[in-house]
Amino acid sequence: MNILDKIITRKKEEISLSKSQVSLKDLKNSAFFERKTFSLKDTLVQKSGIIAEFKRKSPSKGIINNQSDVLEVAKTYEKCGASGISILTDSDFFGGNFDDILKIRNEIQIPILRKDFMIDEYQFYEAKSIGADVVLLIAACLSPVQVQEFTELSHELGLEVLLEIHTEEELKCFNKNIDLVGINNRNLQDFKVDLQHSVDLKNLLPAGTLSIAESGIYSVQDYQFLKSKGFDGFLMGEYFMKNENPGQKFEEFISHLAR
Ligand SMILES: O=P(O)(O)OC[C@@H](O)[C@@H](O)c1c[nH]c2ccccc12
Repeated sequence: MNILDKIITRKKEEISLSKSQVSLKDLKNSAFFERKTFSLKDTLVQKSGIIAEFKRKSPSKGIINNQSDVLEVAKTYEKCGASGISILTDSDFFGGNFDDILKIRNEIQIPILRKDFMIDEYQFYEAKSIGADVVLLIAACLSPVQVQEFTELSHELGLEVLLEIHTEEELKCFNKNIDLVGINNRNLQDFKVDLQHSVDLKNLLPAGTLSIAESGIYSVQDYQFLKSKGFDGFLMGEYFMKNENPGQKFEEFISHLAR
């Protein structure tokens, strides 16, 4: 079984457990459910364009950072100009949890992307209830109809949608209601990173689509290359997280761009 199938199999078990413990009604009664969300479409153009990620581990890299404090890192990301913060909420494979979002929600004023494997309507209510603003839809694990339906539900809940694609084939999941398209530079099957592949794919998107280059951006040069090719946003995790102080690494990175 490939890694994505493994993750999805586990995710299905997790979701049915969550459903048995927390009802939809409970989710709707949560403190954050009625809050007005922040728009990543707005902050992407107003700020640096970088969506900085908090990620403890991953299937491709193993442990990345086990000691940093999510609140400290999130505050520094915000202070230094991040357009948004991506928080992995998958625990088994990425070491994340809902508390990471709950802890920072009231402390920062930029959008939070709930980064997880979204395959069931329930998870969108969950995302809203913990204070997320944006959800990730991964085309590799969804049908075009699911993407359409999940996008509608997200919008009803006031969440924006980032659709992640990696192949030309997955473009069939795109629809005009999608808020942002992320092109993953990393192949989720073999973890290879190829920036040019993403540039080629970006050129197939309808003009005016907000595009985000995701993963494997490891230097100012990588960033500048992708920016010069017209990407509007940049999702970066490991480059910051593999340091003892991810916030400081982000601050340094931003200061290099300003020069
Ligand atoms: O740590 P990196 O290489 O900078 O990548 C960040 C982000 O793009 C990556 O975590 C990611 C992109 N798409 C995903 C889907 C699921 C889990 C994780 C991801």
